[in-house]
Amino acid sequence: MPPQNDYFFSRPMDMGLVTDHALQRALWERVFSKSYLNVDFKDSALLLTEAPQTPRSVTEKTVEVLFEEYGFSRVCLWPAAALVPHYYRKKRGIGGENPCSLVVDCGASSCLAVPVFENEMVPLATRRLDVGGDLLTTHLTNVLMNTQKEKEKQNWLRDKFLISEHVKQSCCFVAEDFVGTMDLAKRELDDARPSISAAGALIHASRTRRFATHLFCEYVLPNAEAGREGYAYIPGRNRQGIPPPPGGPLQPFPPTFSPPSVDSSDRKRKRNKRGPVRRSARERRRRHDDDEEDYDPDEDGDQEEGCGADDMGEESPAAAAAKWCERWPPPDDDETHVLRLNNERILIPEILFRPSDMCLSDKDLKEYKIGPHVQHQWGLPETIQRAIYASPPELQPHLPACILLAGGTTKLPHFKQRLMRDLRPMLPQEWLIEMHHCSEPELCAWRGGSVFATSGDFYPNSMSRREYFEGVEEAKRAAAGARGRGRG
Ligand SMILES: Nc1ncnc2c1ncn2[C@@H]1O[C@H](COP(=O)(O)OP(=O)(O)OP(=O)(O)O)[C@@H](O)[C@H]1O
Repeated sequence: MPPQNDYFFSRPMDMGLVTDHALQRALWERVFSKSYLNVDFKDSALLLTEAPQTPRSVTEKTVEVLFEEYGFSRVCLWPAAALVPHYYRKKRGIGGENPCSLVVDCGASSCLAVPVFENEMVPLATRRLDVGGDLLTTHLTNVLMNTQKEKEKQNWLRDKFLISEHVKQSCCFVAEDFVGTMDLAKRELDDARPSISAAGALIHASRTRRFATHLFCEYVLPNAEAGREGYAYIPGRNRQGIPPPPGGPLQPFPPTFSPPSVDSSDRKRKRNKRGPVRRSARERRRRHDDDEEDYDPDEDGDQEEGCGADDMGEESPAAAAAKWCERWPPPDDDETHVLRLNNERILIPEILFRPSDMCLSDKDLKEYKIGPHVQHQWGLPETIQRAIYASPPELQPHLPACILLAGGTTKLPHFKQRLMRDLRPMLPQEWLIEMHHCSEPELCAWRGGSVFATSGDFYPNSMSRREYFEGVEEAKRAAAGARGRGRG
């Protein structure tokens, strides 16, 4: 869905718990309806995910609605994180003989570190960081509202969560070395200073400086009249007539991205060197079938192939470049339609690693709908470390050997590398750390669920309609007996 300015959305859940029952019910009605899944409730079993340590009363209420209002024949409520190993282990053959895995699920509302032993969560060892993709997006919106001085741009961003989501997904990335990257950006700015004073004019100076850092990028806001989506744009390259990164502006791109060569002979030479079997980054993303190799979002920067003839048929690179430029033209001089980002690109994802760096006022906390504790939490690497040390000692060394990443927020480029870099010194040197990622981490739990639902484990862990109603009758009889005894 293009992030046009009139769309809005809301979620029925927060932190994995249903907060808007009416909306949740409306969603179920639609999904189960004839026009979607056309569910025959009497003959259907349902696997529904829930957050770890969901209060019992919430689970019971959900089961009641599913049996009494919809009439499913069988229902199983299972934590989403416990489904992730089913996908990685059974479909991807990851983990080998090691019965332990540590699922790191970074979604919209939070990040969870969940130790799993033989496909079951280790009780009481789950740790949660109350920072998720939604908080990053809200914070990005706020930061941009402050950095983009023009009133018109601020109006654009206000209440347009989807646009900020898109800005985050197309421009932000995790810095592998945060301090080093910030230092470099500062040095680049300092180096640009002499040319600024030479240029004289203030406006020219500020522009020159903006382009000076390798972090600088522009986001062209969507244009409903022209029917154009918003897109990220790296100036300098595009101003030389070089098109945006492969896969279009929807793909995040790291700053190491290098422009494609327009010399076709050079391109052919490079392609031959790499060999014909290597697939393009775009094609790899499209292929999310079972034998898919470990996905690394940083490969999105594989400019040479992604923008090459693989994607463009037999077109010449120059023609392909022209096509890209036509679809995602360089921003014109109309500054009101361009957001300018600099170190925000790394500052926002950095919150996952150092929530305490986010300086929020009481007003911000209210607006973000979060408590003050969020700023005083440990970062994601410490959250993982604490989950490991909260597990039984005999499992601890085996958990980091199979860390499984899930959830859309892990798609931020360089996420895996940074997590690895931070986690390594926190655990004993002799412990092996292996992290696995896939191309669509937001679908891991769903895919694991499809494996689980068709396995022999599903039936023993689910409840049938008959069992439910027998339980209800028994509870009623027990309650009536207790009342009778009370009167007697
Ligand atoms: N390419 C991307 N780069 C950065 N963030 C992304 C990307 N794609 C998706 N996200 C973020 O991932 C989040 C959604 O992930 P996911 O679908 O796993 O969450 P969820 O399961 O709905 O949430 P929760 O786990 O809190 O219930 C959103 O915040 C979204 O902005």
